[in-house]
Amino acid sequence: MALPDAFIAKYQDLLGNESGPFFAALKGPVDKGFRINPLKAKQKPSSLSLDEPIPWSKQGYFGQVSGKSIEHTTGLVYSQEPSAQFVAEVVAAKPGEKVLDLAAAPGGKSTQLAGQMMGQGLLWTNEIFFGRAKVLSENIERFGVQNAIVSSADSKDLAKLLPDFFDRVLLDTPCSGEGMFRKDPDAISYWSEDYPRECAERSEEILANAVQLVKPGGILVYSTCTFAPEEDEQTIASLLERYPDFELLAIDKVAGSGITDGRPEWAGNQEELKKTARLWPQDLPGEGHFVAKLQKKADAEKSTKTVKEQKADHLSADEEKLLQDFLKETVPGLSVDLNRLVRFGDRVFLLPKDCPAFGKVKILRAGLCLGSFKKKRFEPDHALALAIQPDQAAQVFAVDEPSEWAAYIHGEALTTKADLQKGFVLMKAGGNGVGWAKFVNGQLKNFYPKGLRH
Ligand SMILES: C[S@@+](CC[C@H](N)C(=O)[O-])C[C@H]1O[C@@H](n2cnc3c(N)ncnc32)[C@H](O)[C@@H]1O
Repeated sequence: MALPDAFIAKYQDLLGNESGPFFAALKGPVDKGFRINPLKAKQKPSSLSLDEPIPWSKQGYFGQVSGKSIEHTTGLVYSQEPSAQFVAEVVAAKPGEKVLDLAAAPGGKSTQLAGQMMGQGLLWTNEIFFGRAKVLSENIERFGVQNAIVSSADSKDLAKLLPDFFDRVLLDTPCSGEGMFRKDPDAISYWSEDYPRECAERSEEILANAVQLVKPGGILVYSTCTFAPEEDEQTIASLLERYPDFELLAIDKVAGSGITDGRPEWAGNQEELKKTARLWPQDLPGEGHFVAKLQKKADAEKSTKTVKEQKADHLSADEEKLLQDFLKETVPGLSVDLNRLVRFGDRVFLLPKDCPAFGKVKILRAGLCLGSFKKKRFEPDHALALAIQPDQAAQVFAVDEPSEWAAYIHGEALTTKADLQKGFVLMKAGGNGVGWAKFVNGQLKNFYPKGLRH
């Protein structure tokens, strides 16, 4: 699709001599990338090359992943374009922290943050549109994340519920998407001369809520995938003016990577704006991005509201016994604090530690889904197969042989002479869990979810 004339004129004017290489890069090929999941037991993919690391992403590599591969299906890799991988590196979440990803679907940055946190602390990941939040929740599951709350809420409701709560907040804002023109030409059809200004106004509204969610001394990262100064430097200049409790922090641009400073000259000449980062396709192998990192002053005034802890649900004595027996027989290596369980219908979730109360916010996933009560038994959830390390399961069966892999992922039962006891078996491929089967009379009955079979 051809670039709009008004877009061409705008960037000729802004970029001057640089506009030639910029427009040439927009006609060039799209750079592909993926990340390795540090939460998985075995981290060496067998069908992907790790020869070309992405300089600005600790777990990132150039290359293309098939959505049907063992690596993708087991959550060992997440397919994500190279520039997008810089954003979570700037957030730099630490194990044990409370981290919020406010506009998170489909989950590229959230899964990267989960990898940084290594299962410790709380990752609250939110998407306003429910349908997109479901995709986010599936990606969190596939990645094997145990400490994430997945919600679908407006940012203003989260700001009311969790004021001054988070150590780090990421707003990867809905933007005009100019940086994705090459990857997703449909984005060009949404564009008009006024679109960046309209998107900037929406981002300012979301930011007004985001600033309330950061605790004093905490970090706010704002990112876009657009070149538009209205949504980038100008939005940050206006944020600094509106919220004097926030100051810009310098971003490490990774010497030699091609990542460059923000452009103060496009937003009132505040030198400070050089601390922000731009990723241009003419400067590096990736799409267009902008990132700003801010800190709320440690002495900023705090909300008087206290955030309550989410109450756990009590199980009946019979249910507790069913669950304990299940854990002992199926996942003896998993330690479960029975005081941190919540129920959503028949499903039982293990909450992250110190999880705040959900209030009226719509929750799709509340930590690790262990499984569900069925009449007189407890059945493991698919999420559990992806989140545990294979050596935590009592019984494991590898489906690496291509015909067995194809049969399992297609939903078929497998026949085996393996020495297995009657009960649930963790199926693994490439060294990582992929789903459950139930062993009965020499047959592995398939528990791979119907909606995921291929
Ligand atoms: C750039 S995308 C997020 C991409 C995601 N961070 C990732 O890495 O996979 C922005 C998201 O913001 C959501 N969004 C749209 N309007 C919003 C609003 N008013 N408040 C919060 N999020 C919104 C979009 O649905 C979209 O999923």
